[in-house]
Amino acid sequence: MDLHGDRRAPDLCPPAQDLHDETLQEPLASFAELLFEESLGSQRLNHWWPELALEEGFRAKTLKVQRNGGQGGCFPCHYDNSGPPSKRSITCLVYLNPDWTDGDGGELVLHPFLEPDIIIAPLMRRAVFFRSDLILHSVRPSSAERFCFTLWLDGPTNSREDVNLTAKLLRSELETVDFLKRSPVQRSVSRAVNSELYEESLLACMSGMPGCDEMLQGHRQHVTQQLAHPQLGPFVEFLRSFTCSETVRLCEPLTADVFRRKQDWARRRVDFAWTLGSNNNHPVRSCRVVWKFWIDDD
Ligand SMILES: O=C(O)CCC(=O)C(=O)O
Ligand SMILES: [Fe+2]
Repeated sequence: MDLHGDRRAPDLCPPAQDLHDETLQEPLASFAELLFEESLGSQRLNHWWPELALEEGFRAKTLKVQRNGGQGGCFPCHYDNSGPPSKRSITCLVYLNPDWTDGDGGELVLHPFLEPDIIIAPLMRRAVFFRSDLILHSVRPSSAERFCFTLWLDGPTNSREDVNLTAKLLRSELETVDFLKRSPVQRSVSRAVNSELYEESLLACMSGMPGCDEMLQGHRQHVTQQLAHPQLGPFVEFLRSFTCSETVRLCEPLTADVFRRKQDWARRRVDFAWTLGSNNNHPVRSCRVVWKFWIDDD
């Protein structure tokens, strides 16, 4: 519940409650309802994108409500699914900040592998979906109180190919770059490829906090080791030549380039709004694609 670097949050936070524990479902009924609610759940996503093969039912779901007290709380770069034993497949974030304005910080930044960053303001009713094992992301320090609701859906992630960077992949070719953009195996080189990004976000979130120096040291050691490896080192350098400094900024709700998919969403008062990237037929499979929607006012 508390965010890294938020100095005031820990003593204000109630202890985490695990609603998979059935004895808690009655006293926390309204929250538990969300765990069983299927409108944003696996069934719906499986219906649209059967290739996701998400597990269904409340045991395959995790919910988190997060409060950031506004004293600089943030998240350094991470994948929500960084490898086994995690089963997280889809992350859904819903923001609950009616008064957020430019300058408050707390933006979510998506860092799709070797693609431009996407900066997303945590606007009220905005929701963001992405593949938990494909999208590196971070949250900028927030100087205003910030609420975020997270839903994680489990799926069949972390097969051997998702985890092991085999020697035959270490080819400095465009085809491999394209493959890594779409494969969770990118996680094994992400830290070295995005070394500065990790370091900057760690410093922004943790500077002066206990453990920061150790984390920084651990990060640098890992990167140095990979770069020194006779096959991996040159491969990482090759990938680094594709990193880009462009960003896409999403601070206002989109209107003009909205892609509406009314039939189903209208009934639920949810507007499917936008896709980014080239592979719109299979949005969830591609790390280039992020999609989001926000919910109508009443
Ligand atoms: O607060 C956010 O916007 C995202 C939080 C996050 O990345 C996480 O909980 O893993
Ligand atoms: Fe996350």
